[in-house]
Amino acid sequence: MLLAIDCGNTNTVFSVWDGERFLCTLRTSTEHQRTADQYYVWLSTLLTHHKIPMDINAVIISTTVPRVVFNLRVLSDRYFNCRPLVVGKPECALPMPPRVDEGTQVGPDRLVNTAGAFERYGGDLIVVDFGTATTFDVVAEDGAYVGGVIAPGVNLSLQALHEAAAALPHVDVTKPAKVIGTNTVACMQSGVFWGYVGLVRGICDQIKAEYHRPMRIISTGGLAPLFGQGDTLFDHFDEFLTIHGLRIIYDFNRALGNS
Ligand SMILES: Nc1ncnc2c1ncn2[C@@H]1O[C@H](COP(=O)(O)OP(=O)(O)O)[C@@H](O)[C@H]1O
Ligand SMILES: CC(C)(COP(=O)(O)O)[C@@H](O)C(=O)NCCC(=O)O
Ligand SMILES: [K+]
Repeated sequence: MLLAIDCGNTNTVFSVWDGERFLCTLRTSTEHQRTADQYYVWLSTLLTHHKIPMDINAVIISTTVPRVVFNLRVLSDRYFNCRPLVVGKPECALPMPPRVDEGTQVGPDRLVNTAGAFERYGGDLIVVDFGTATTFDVVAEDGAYVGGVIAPGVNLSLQALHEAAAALPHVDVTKPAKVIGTNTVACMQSGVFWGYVGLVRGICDQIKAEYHRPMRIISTGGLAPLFGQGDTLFDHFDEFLTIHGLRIIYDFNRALGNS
């Protein structure tokens, strides 16, 4: 079985693929200090809880935090007796190489989203991933990542308001019923939520104008559901896009004999 690990700046998702489907998806906070032994205790406890056998014999990792790779490599080696494929490393091939400025290190999560989205939806896409940062990935007709946009994440924006202004509390993001807030918390939530709706719509419109071809918009990431309910921002919401992309890249490398 394949263990797919998607490590973002805030959360790390582990998912087990049995050759036909993902059996479970487990989430933990991203901490680069966490050791292989700690990962294993957590993982084996939850897999036992879900009655999933521990017969993992392949691992693929995508991470936006380079420092976590060491301990995840040890986890794969010590407990699953395999060498993991790490997206972005030379030994991990991509179905289609990105077309960006020379020397640019594209976030592995964005390359994985691109591969997953192209396989599911075809080309000419904008993938919007609401993680720590909100990223917009442009997927060309042939499935190549050809650039995009990086905007501050939703929670980062709320946190920045709280940290910079003495009178503003820490608040959680929600969709406010009205735009005009009648208390401080409602005003902050309105600013961030409706500000974000405008940001997403504006950026997607401008990308489409620059791209000169019809495009579809796919949303994913922890906070995507907040923006995907009952409005017209996205053509599809795909909660498991990154995990799906990891599986696609793993299969591609296996077919090449890389894993
Ligand atoms: N179900 C949820 N409800 C509310 N906030 C969430 C949920 N899932 C994730 N988040 C928050 O959304 C943000 C992005 O999460 P995530 O997609 O896991 O980010 P990353 O991939 O960068 O680690 C984080 O601030 C996280 O705390
Ligand atoms: C933009 C990101 C920080 C997003 O990370 P995330 O929100 O998923 O934790 C990550 O994709 C990254 O570090 N990218 C490197 C620069 C680039 O993609 O161009
Ligand atoms: K992201």
